[in-house]
Amino acid sequence: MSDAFVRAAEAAQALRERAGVASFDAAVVLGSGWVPAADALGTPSAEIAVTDLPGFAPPAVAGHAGRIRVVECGGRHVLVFLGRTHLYEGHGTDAVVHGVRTALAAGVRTVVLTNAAGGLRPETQRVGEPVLISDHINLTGDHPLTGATFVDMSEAYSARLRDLARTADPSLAEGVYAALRGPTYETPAEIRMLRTLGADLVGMSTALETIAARRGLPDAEPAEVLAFSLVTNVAAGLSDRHLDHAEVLAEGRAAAARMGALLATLVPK
Ligand SMILES: Nc1nc2[nH]c(I)nc2c(=O)[nH]1
Repeated sequence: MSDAFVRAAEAAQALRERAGVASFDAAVVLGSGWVPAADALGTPSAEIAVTDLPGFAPPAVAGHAGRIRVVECGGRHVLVFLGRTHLYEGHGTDAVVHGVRTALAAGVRTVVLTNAAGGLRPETQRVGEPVLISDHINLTGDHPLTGATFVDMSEAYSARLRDLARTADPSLAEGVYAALRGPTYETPAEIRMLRTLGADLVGMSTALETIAARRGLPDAEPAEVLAFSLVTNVAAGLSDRHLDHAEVLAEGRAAAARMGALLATLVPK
């Protein structure tokens, strides 16, 4: 078994012991600035800094380590990841997907990923709007898997869970998420390329985590994946405004409470 899978098993065991839970049912990964969404998922019975668990990368900002909340939501044991490791932090793809692999090793078979993203369709999207991810285009130039384990990605984002999401919120739009490495935002020419490629959203996370979830582990079945983007800015060149990361985070926080209500109805299913 690869070192990355061994580290995930070790982190899962440490998590089970710290949380006093033998097996978990679902994991929710929340992008930065999303604590209000986490609050809607329930009162945590435990909250663990990822730096206290094996295999997690150091925080991008000193003193702001990612945290994992253990909550019970609809009778299910749920891991809520506050923050994630991004590829642009330079720790490699295993670090980016370690949280998802740890969740799989801890028994999780439903993974909900959320992110903040740029919108490529200002003609139909509104900033502050959550969008259901229907598929992704991995343009990071990287990949978390090696070896001859071939993974079917024809339904990377669960049709069953997407139906449940649309039933819970019929106003939800859907879109294709383009994952780029970052840390730069795109040039206007790159945004025009992404629109031509059929992308509707652009961000710097999610796709590699989805790939890891759909591969599963040597001793864990693949997880179903549901993912949402929160459009927090119009992508470069599509409006006359420059990208300001502080504004972007403010939009995310404003809408996170609404997303929390949506997640709270979906996670128990
Ligand atoms: N690549 C990329 N990532 C993003 N994250 C957010 I929030 N907005 C963007 C964006 O416009 N481009």
